[in-house]
Amino acid sequence: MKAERPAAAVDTSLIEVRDLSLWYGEKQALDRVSFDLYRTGCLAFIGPSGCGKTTALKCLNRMHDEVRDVRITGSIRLEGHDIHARSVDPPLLRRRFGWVAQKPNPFTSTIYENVAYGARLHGVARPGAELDALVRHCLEEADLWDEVKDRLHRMHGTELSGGQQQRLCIARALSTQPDVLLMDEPTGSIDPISTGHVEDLILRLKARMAIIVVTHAMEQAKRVADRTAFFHLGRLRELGRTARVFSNPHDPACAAFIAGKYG
Ligand SMILES: Nc1ncnc2c1ncn2[C@@H]1O[C@H](COP(=O)(O)OP(=O)(O)OP(=O)(O)O)[C@@H](O)[C@H]1O
Repeated sequence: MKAERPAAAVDTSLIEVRDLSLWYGEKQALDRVSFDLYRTGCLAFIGPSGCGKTTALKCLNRMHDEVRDVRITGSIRLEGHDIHARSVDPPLLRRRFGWVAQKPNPFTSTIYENVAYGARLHGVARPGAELDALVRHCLEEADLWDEVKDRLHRMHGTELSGGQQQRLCIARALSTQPDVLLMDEPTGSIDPISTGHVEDLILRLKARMAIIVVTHAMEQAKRVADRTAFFHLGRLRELGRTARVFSNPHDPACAAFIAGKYG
């Protein structure tokens, strides 16, 4: 795979993934994957079902730690430090990542508590005015504040509409003030209007943080991602600026996938 530099010279790497391989028992799911994640901007992971996109995403915040029979080789460096080093505290590492799943999964607690919980747990804000301000800020960033500000303490997150729930989950993901937002098909189970809302959020947030979005929607990758990575059978076969990957893919499997020849 040919490396390709980003357009903006100011981009610097926050994370460097090198020769990352992963096995679930006997089954190899990632095969020598390498890529850089810059401090800002959006990187899309595309590729056919089962090619390793979610697995690669989960490696970054060590979500496989608790999964039995998982073996990982290669390296992942965050600001130059090996995330698997003994000195790394996994909960502290995970705080630097926000996770947004395909299906909105708010806690069965109030809207306020959904956002406040992680911030309180990690000591990001002191209970009281500081926490209130953080909750408001996160809900504003997720473009949900105006819709919920009058019922923060009396409505459960699970009572919101699907699209609102997903924005609540984004607010929750932002509450620990992460450097990276990991989004695993974040619009895969919400309606088109809510999808537009979430895409607008990605466009806004990526100006100040790194975002990886796993998506099956090619048009979505084109709309939100600065760079796109194509996975196939556990290998990262192509990575480059989104416009170039879609207009002039170098890898034959990537070209066939984008042309809709398989999926
Ligand atoms: N916990 C697990 N145990 C065993 N095999 C797994 C596990 N999770 C994923 N796999 C397998 O690893 C491979 C990669 O899966 P992964 O979910 O990363 O792919 P994906 O590209 O995200 O797929 P999709 O687009 O369908 O979500 C698949 O063959 C999958 O069946």
